[in-house]
Amino acid sequence: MSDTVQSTGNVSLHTALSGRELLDCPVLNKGNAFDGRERDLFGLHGLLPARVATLAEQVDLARARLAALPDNFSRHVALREIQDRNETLFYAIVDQALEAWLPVIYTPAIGQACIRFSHIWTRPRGLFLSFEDRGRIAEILSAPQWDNVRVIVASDGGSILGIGDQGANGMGIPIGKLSLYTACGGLDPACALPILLDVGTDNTTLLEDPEYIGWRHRRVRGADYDAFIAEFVTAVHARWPNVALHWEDLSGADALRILRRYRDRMCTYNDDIQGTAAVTAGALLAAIRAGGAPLAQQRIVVFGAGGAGCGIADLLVQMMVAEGMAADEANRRFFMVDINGLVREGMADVTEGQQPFAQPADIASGWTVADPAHITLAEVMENVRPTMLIGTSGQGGAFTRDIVAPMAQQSARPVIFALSNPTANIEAMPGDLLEWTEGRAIIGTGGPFAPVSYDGRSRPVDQINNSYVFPGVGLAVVAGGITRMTDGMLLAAAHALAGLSPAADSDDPTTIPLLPPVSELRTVAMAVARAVIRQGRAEGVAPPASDDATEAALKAAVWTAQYRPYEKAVGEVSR
Ligand SMILES: O=C([O-])CC(=O)C(=O)O
Ligand SMILES: [Mg+2]
Repeated sequence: MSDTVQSTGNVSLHTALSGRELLDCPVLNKGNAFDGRERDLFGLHGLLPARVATLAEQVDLARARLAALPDNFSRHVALREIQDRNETLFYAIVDQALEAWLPVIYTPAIGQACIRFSHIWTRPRGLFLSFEDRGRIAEILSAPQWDNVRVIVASDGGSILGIGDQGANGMGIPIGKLSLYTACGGLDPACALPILLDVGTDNTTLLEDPEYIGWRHRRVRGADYDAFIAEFVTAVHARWPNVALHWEDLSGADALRILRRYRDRMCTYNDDIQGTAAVTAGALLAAIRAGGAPLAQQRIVVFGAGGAGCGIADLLVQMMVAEGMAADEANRRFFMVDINGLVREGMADVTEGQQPFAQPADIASGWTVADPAHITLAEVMENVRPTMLIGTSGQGGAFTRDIVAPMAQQSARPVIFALSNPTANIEAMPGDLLEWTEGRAIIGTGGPFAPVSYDGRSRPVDQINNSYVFPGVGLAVVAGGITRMTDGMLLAAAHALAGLSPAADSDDPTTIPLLPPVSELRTVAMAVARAVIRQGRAEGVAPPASDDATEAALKAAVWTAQYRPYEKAVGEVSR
């Protein structure tokens, strides 16, 4: 399918496939929308019913069927089946109502889809690379059908959303994230490759499930794990030197180690660490414009000091430093709370990512605490009185009234971002957070929530989700030739996002969202891509180009869900 890459716009598309093979190729299949000319050309007569349908008719029919299903999990399964059959139709459906379909193809329905993935899996999509494939990863990647890959999302299923180790069932996430690269960032689906690195699982429910699709083995760790990852990364880089390799939902320590090891060698990026950080930074900038404390006055408690929590703190520190604060002073503004309580110097088990934010050992000498060896979130909240509270813990209900209420006594507009997904894992429900802060908190969540009513007024709940960042990053890689993802580029993405905030110019920011609506994610991806490419050029990690040329490249890179006319491929083709 080397020719599908040139498929954007209305130009015809050349393919060597015909008959059943063409119908079985989801990026090319049009179902009963192949017209008479194409049915002649590709030997489709007899395989399809007589009437030629339009894409619009197919969309209407599919939407009616989806509407009749009982819940979003069933709709997720049905939509994935459509995607595996006909990608153009899948994206045409999603395009019609992005805001309505995102919670179905992605968070939160995707959480259930991962838990039940072994039971809903029907057709191959992407690659499962198991630990037992070591020694032949390069050979597997060499298949001609992967010639055009530009963006890979890879996971080892180690820490899926807030629901932990899902082993090979975690494949739902690379598939879902890549669907968003296309739905929000216009990535040609022929260039997307989801990969599940199956290194086993420690999830006993899965190990005992006779239907489990993965490698039935305890999770491989340590040097063997690192060697497997090294073989994979080396093979990816050799096969596609310009690919974007996006890591997703690895467990915290693996995530940071892998990112640090490879980020200066190729264009690789960890969405939980860097995507979450960039969207949080963008939303914080917007919250400051909406009445939150200025950056220089922020004191920030992060509950859940894994990859995402530390990534957020890292990027916010860089933002503070860029605004003139000394790095040490900026680090001290963060209070990281984890299973061992407040992270302090000298504690055992302080991770590499937490190290810069460890508070002095004697920070609590003047506080009243029950156990000086384990300072709880409640004690930190009571004594620090932060301006901002961020939840990346995966612990549903961890933010109680007692934890949150002291913030409102200190700040006019406390900022609370409860980012854990899916819904059952959120640290507090948005309505409760508003209630406990007398309606003054600026609230964000990781997944979608309907507006909540407080004091007779409807208040939007912002979704501070990575989907505001990574689709634009992918677009930047494809259109701008980015070769590395630097922190400067992530900060540029955050500023671009804040620049689109509806709260910026509002007289009453309490009822205005911080971020643009999900329905505008395509515009957001464009703005993020533009900013990332511009910053990449300034840092020498994207080739020089005029702004006009970049704009033209961005427009040309965007794939849209429409049927192109097909012609028979002549000459050398890969399939
Ligand atoms: O996928 C999402 O909605 C956000 C995310 O990366 C995670 O929770 O791991
Ligand atoms: Mg994730």
